Amino acid sequence: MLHVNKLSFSYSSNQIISDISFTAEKGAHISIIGESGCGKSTLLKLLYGILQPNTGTILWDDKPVFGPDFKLVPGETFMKYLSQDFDLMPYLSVEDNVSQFLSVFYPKELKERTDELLEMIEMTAFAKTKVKLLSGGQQQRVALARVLAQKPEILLLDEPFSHIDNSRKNTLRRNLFNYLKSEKITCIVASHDTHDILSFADEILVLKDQGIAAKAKPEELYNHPQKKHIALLFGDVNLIAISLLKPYATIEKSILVYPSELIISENSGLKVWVKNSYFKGSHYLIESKLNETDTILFNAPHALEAEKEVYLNVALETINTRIKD
Ligand SMILES: Nc1ncnc2c1ncn2[C@@H]1O[C@H](COP(=O)(O)OP(=O)(O)OP(=O)(O)O)[C@@H](O)[C@H]1O
Repeated sequence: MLHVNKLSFSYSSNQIISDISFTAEKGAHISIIGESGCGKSTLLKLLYGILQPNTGTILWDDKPVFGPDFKLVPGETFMKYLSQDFDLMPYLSVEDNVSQFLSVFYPKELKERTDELLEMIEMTAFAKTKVKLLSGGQQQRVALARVLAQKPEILLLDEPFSHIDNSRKNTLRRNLFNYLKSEKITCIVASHDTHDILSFADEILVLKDQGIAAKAKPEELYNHPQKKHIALLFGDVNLIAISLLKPYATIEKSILVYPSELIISENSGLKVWVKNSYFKGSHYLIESKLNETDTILFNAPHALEAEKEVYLNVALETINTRIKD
């Protein structure tokens, strides 16, 4: 189990992390999210021991992680870190990069393990290709296999699919995270990608203002986001006064409503005027105006004509859930 206890860190006088504590069970998948610059990469570097905390401790079971003030070469054998620069050997082939840390005394295992990892990252066809000839996305996949070959107990990933195109990303994401689960490898992933986060994380940790703004299961965080800045990490969201949705309500409160939760109605509900329709593949995102200043975003199965008057409703169940938040 990973124990992070009262961790604080600053770059010179710029405090990035203050008094952060959390734990991660063996085999757990924790996603770290937050606005750009909130300190996600910094936290991963602290966990790996590349940066020296000002205060606080990091323990994996009972083994401490030492920062650079106490260790000449940063990094622990039980932990691997995949940063945004991939740390590959450009003049070696893909398979040599992956197998570099495997024992040559067991050639059969070395070949089997290398083949298995190349298959997972869908790079078998490139086994003999020199890494320097690969695209950025292909190099990122090789870097993933390379850290996995070292059989870490805990894996720290910083934006692991940032260079990989959508067609590959989905399969790779499933292959990788299912593999980590089956091998009981704990992973801590810094990511902006809501698909990584919602489908695979056991828990999401939201960083804001140097601390942890929330730590919860994906369903809990998505359905009960508490704050608009948290909901916004999953995409667009509206903040709507309940009195506008249900004129008979006496409660003076606004609730967060995702565009997918607004239902178009024929003639009753929140009246808005369509401004723009944006094609999203499975639906259109409609930008509309509630009045001069307030914008409401909702989904529709097809594009709507500009200036068209539309009525919107929210299911009572959604309103009741959000009121309690
Ligand atoms: N080496 C450094 N020296 C000084 N300040 C730094 C250094 N690295 C990062 N910072 C600052 O620390 C803050 C946190 O950076 P960090 O890269 O951890 O954020 P992040 O949440 O990972 O951002 P992003 O989502 O954009 O990758 C930022 O304000 C950044 O400018």
